[in-house]
Amino acid sequence: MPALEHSSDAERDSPGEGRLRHAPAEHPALPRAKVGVVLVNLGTPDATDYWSMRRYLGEFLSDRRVVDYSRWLWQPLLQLVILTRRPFISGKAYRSIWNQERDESPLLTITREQTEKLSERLETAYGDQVEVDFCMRYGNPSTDSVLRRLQARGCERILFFPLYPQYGSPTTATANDQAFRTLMRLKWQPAIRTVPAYYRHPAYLEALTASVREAYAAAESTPEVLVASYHGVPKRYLDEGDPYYCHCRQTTRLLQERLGVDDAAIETTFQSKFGPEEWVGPATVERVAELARQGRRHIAVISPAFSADCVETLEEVQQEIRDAFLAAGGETFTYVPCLNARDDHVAALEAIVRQELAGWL
Ligand SMILES: C=CC1=C(C)c2cc3[nH]c(cc4nc(cc5[nH]c(cc1n2)c(C)c5CCC(=O)O)C(CCC(=O)O)=C4C)c(C)c3C=C
Ligand SMILES: [Fe+2]
Ligand SMILES: [Fe+2]
Repeated sequence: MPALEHSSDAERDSPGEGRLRHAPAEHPALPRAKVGVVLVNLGTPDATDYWSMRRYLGEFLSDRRVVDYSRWLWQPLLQLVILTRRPFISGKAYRSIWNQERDESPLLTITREQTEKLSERLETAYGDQVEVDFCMRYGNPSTDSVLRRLQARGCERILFFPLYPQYGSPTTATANDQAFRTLMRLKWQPAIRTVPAYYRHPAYLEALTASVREAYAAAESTPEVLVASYHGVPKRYLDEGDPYYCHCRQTTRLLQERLGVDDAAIETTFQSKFGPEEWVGPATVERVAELARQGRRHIAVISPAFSADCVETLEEVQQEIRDAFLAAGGETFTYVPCLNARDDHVAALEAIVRQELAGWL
């Protein structure tokens, strides 16, 4: 009988009320229920050739959380125009930053490293009660495959952790949507919790602040301005209730407070504009050139919306945006790397996970 074979945690583990008194002797031994923790990032192409790029960008840009135009208008434009050209342009950008050793994108390499380090820490705290894994919203490893694998390993509860410090509908919301799409297809769903935005978590802010201090200490010339460059979104998303822009502004303010610098020494900008619509601004590429024209010779750029270095930081910030600053008369451009697998970052992720697991372990 399915009801007996699929015995619940309470029935297996606790004596007394929850136990099935009439369970047959041959009742199969089930593994002890565990808690799964899944780190989630945006995704990445499997390779940089035209078709791999087209498949990846097609999945990404067909997501209505990312581009929310009517399907009837957007799909012909996407399939017939954008996806004939963009895979070449983006493929070139990805090739310039590709991890040749592992033949994968840096975002994938770094996310795996974050997962391994977090897993070690959680194993120390909880032993084998917790399984840690990672997945991507687009491309591989897919959200569906990872959630199913964790469930097969006995995770009846899953903490789903989108690695975006600031909530954004094109990032956090679509990652969560994808997890729930898997749950919609399961007869026996695991219980699931999603981790909220963590841009104001003290441990995240401490790691961010330490990363700036370290980069400044190592810089050739002390930066006069720190440009906090976030991935942009269409301005309309903000008008329609997405708090992303406000979370970004607050992140800069909280970072400024911790660094103890005045308003002239730190700014918020937005990068990676896509399409003709108005996006939130100012645009990083324009602002850094303006700073150079205004006589700032030494600047630093940090990208607090990215938990791992990726094409948007390694190519766009460190190549395009740096070139724009230098071409306009700037002299030294200090890039503050993403928090990646730094110990203080993984410690912050652990602190957030422990907080969100309350009552589960
Ligand atoms: C088309 C609109 C886009 C919106 C809106 C958007 C929001 C958004 N994205 C991130 C984080 C990342 N984006 C990355 C790549 C990337 N983003 C877009 C488009 C939008 N993003 C494209 C087309 C691409 C692919 C690269 C390119 O062709 O330019 C990545 C990097 C992935 C990697 O593998 O390296 C990240 C991370 C945030 C935080 C955000 C706003 C909430
Ligand atoms: Fe993006
Ligand atoms: Fe970009």
